[in-house]
Amino acid sequence: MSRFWRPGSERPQPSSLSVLEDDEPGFLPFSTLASNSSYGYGGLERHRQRLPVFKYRTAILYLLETHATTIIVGETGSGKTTQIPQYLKEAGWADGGRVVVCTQPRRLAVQTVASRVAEEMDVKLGEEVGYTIRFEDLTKSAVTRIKFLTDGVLLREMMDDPLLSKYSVVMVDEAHERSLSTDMLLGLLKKIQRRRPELRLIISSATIEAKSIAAFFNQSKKKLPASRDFGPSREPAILSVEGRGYDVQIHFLEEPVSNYLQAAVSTVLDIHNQEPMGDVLVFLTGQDDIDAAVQMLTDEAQNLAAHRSGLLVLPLYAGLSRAEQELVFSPTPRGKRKVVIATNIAETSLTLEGMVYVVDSGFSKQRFYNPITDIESLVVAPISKASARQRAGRAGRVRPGKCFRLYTEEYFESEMPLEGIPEMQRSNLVSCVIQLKALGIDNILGFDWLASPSPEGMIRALEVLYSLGILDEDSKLTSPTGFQVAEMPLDPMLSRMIISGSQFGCSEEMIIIAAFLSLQSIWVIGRGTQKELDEAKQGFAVAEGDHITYLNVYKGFLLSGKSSQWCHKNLINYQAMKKVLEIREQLHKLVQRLGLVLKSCGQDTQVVRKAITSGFFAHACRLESSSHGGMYKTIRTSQEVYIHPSSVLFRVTPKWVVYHSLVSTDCQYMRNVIAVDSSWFTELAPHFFQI
Ligand SMILES: Nc1ncnc2c1ncn2[C@@H]1O[C@H](COP(=O)(O)OP(=O)(O)OP(=O)(O)O)[C@@H](O)[C@H]1O
Repeated sequence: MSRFWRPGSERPQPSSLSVLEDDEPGFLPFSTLASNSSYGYGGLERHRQRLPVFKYRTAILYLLETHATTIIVGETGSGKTTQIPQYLKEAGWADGGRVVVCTQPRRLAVQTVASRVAEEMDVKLGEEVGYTIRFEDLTKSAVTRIKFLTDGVLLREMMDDPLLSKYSVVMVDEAHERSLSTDMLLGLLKKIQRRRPELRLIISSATIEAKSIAAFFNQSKKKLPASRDFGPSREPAILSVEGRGYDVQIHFLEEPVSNYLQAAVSTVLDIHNQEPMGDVLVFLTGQDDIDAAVQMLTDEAQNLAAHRSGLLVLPLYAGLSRAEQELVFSPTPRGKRKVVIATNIAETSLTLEGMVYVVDSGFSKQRFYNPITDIESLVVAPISKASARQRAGRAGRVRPGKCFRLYTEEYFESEMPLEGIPEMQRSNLVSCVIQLKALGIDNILGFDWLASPSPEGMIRALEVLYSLGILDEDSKLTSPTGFQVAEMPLDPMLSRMIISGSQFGCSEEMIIIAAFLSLQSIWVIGRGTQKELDEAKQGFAVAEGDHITYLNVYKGFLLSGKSSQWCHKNLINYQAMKKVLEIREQLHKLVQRLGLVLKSCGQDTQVVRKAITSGFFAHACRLESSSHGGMYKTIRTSQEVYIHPSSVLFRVTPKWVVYHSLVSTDCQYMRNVIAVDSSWFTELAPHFFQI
């Protein structure tokens, strides 16, 4: 491999773990000793004390007492996420019914980190340590003292409790990701701190620009009352945690490659042939190239002599079922080498125990919204240095590791941007606007943003919300519709569709459809051939479109007695169907709580499509040409779009359609499409469509 690779000049940081002796005496401030893991009796406790962050325990607790905001920067794997919440609890920050809360940008990280902390504390997950992600709450309000959640869920919690009064400390982890929710959260937390000086804030990451975050928290638009000057310092403290888990050797390519997918597959095979045992984590961009790489490696493994193969290749992306994701975390069978091929959902906070090697393609799929065309696309784009360091940091967590970067060191040093563009500046802002409005922030452009959103994006969002009847002419939430939409943890268009369903007598159907649309796919991809999958779909497909097809799948599933065999036979993902049931149940309760009418329309598919149109009229398209799955143009901006081959309408091409979302590859594809009648547009949204 040395012919192909050049070691990076970046010096590995001194390894804190290797300088401590196994039996080095440590400060043991609490008595829980874990005996339930491979670390052996007391092993987890010793492991905790060897993490770099442990030396900073006293400093962290001191800074928290004396500063309203503390920014903690420490290498990946140094123990920020799993240890700091435990230190806070041990120091009493979760006494008296208070809760320490830690946010993550991704659901998978929330789940895995919470379960690790529960294991370290030797408690049952969901009791003293719990987590909440959208549609899943594993906490008990009277018992849970450390809670992990996504930043989006914490924003939602603010609607019921604007000052987050039950939390003593909010730790915003992986803040470098600059997700839309993280940015909103930081602005709102700054506001809350003015009203609740006792609230403490920790902002942490391995790769954050601490000074600019500190400057943001330091500047105040309003002068604070004099009486508050006796509290903790308003000036944020910055703490740098030195040292990392284990060394990670970085290798760069000597020459750039044109096909990162092929290069990733060859690198895995080289590692398998030449490097000592240890699992491999490969970062690619999305389901398509991950499935292709899994296939290529599985074929290669079959070509190798059976005794030499030993490769266990697994995909990891957001659309997989819980069971499929769990496979990735289960121990690697003896004599095997696990190869996990992941999107950037594995980029931050995750520890996969056997991982020794990381292969970084240098790309990820990123969301880019164009407010002029109103099209949001997922585009394959180069990652930032911050992401590259996070990816490398997935190795070296439980033993030394190596990271193979599929790009040159020159590119890394001189062309790769330091940080990514904040999501705020490249996303559709509809949900963000509605959430801020619901929190009483009327002057959204004047909000204290960490990075200002574009005025065009903001105007477009206000326009869409106005057209959906969610905002009034004064740009305030309408009552009751606007407030109801804000309460729903869904895209506002889906929420609007459910509210219309309640008015049209088909809210039961709308809830089921919303549950299906909240998942990436319910079909089992990769087991049968594409032809088998198409045939399975045809069993449920109708010319009215995908949403009605989902209703048929749902009915079939109930008729089968919610049978997993039935799912297997029809190439339907059983775990996904269980999730549909769960989400439906939660939306059902929510709709009841909001006082909306719950009613089914039976077989009347027209009323169902009308209710969908009343939420999604802005996604109306007209057929321009029937060739190649039908070329359509959006009514709004005359963009060329096509029906996605996965849609049941791919070969039907009705004259008028409404789509749920667009994906862009070589062109813009509509996913989840229904056939509609053009007269509905003026009937349902006369303010939006001129005849
Ligand atoms: N699920 C797990 N299984 C085994 N070890 C784990 C697990 N989770 C954490 N660890 C151990 O604890 C260490 C600290 O992990 P932690 O997530 O707290 O670090 P971090 O500083 O937050 O890293 P990052 O910035 O990458 O999120 C890891 O390096 C690893 O040694």
